[in-house]
Amino acid sequence: MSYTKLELEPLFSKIEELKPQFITRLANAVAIPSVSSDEDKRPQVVAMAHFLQKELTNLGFTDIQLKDLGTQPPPTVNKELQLPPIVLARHGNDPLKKTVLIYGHYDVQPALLEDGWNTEPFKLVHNEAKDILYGRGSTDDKGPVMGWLNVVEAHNALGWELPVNLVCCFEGMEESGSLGLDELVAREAQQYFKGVDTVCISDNYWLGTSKPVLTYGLRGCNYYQLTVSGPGADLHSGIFGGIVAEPMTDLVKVMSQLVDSQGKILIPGVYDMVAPLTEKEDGLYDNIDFSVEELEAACGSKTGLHDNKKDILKHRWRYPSLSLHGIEGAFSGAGAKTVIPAKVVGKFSIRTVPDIDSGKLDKLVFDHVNKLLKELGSPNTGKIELIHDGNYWLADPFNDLFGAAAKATEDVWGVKPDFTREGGSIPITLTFEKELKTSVLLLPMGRGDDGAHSINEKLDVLNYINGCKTLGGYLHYYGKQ
Ligand SMILES: C[C@H](N)C(=O)N[C@@H](Cc1c[nH]cn1)C(=O)O
Ligand SMILES: [Zn+2]
Ligand SMILES: [Zn+2]
Repeated sequence: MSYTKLELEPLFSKIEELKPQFITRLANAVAIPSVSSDEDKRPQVVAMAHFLQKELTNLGFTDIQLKDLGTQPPPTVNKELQLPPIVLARHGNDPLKKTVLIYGHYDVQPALLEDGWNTEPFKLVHNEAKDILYGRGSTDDKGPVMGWLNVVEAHNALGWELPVNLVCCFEGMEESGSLGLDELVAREAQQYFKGVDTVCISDNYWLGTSKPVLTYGLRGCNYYQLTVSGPGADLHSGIFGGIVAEPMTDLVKVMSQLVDSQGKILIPGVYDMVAPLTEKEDGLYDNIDFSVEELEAACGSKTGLHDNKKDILKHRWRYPSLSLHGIEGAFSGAGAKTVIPAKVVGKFSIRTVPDIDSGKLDKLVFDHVNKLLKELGSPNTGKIELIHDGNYWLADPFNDLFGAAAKATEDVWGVKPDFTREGGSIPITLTFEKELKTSVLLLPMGRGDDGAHSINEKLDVLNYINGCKTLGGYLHYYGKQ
């Protein structure tokens, strides 16, 4: 039995009708600053788990559990820091229906008004002229997570049964390496997740601003910190400048030898692990709808390293990159403070691709950094550590999941989606595939210019509402296959 768009029309109309309630639900979620990387904000991350628990209860989910993951492994400042719980819930348990596990994350990236936001980041602002919702987490990933709840609310309002059984797995540490989740998925594979037929993740974005996509690949991410310490306390540069070895000088010297200004990684051996480009793969990039101008608009500058579509896509999707993120402990305020920081921690990450081995990569990074530190001949102490890592993922999109999602997308948007890969990372994707022995589909809601992780993060109302329709339509098409 298969659906037609006509049969889904009542669902789509109900979703339209419930738009104000759905915006309120997202506003309530955005108002909780659930920043997982900030140890002081951990209570708010937990508050977000409780918010979800309440919403799920009201919507009729059952067997709702907040799974404790214990304390966060080092490096942390607070040695007793508890990881936020994994929120599990079910909707339906009909053996005649397929079971779809939906994964999303309820934590967000940090955001401060003074970073350059036009509006308060943790207040969802609806710009009615543009019909855009601004706020941290609007697109990454609170919008899509609320989207799944909205789909259930629309079914309840229609008095419709869901076409599949749903199992929810919502985590609060995705932006910080999904700590503890791999182990939980392995533990629950034959328990809570038993009988799951497939996994659907809505936590990435279209490539551009107008054409929907379905995603079959992600890069991985290995995140490192390099600590350089010297003096016992921050010092006056007039009194100690020139007579002590400065940690910042050593750190900057080492960090400058990790990547060059053309984006080439300078750590020997990394590119040797990258799978060679085949002629077949090279041809795939020709047919993708992509505009260099849109990309420049999304990044707010013309400072790109590549000037043509194919090179840009390859460097975003199938080659590794190394980014320098920041220096903890360094003076970063306005004005001119004449301080010599006593201890500085440089943060950098490498986006990984097939066939980079994560453990081998760590060794290459550690060897390179330790060699550079030694060459400095500095009396300061340097220590390189991995903060977290997460696997890349690459799937074959020619299966029934992608087929169902493509039909739903075409119904809602009136256009066939492109099949794309993603430069970002969702560390748990490969784990679901391996532990549950199922295929995974990535079904994005937001656009390529949404500014995830950046200032003024947004979600167009059209994407929020049509995104809910697409998620709902996907469940129907998949459920009836
Ligand atoms: C694509 C997803 N929405 C996302 O933003 N993922 C993060 C995950 C991550 C990995 N290490 C740290 N965070 C990302 O790609 O940065
Ligand atoms: Zn995300
Ligand atoms: Zn993110």
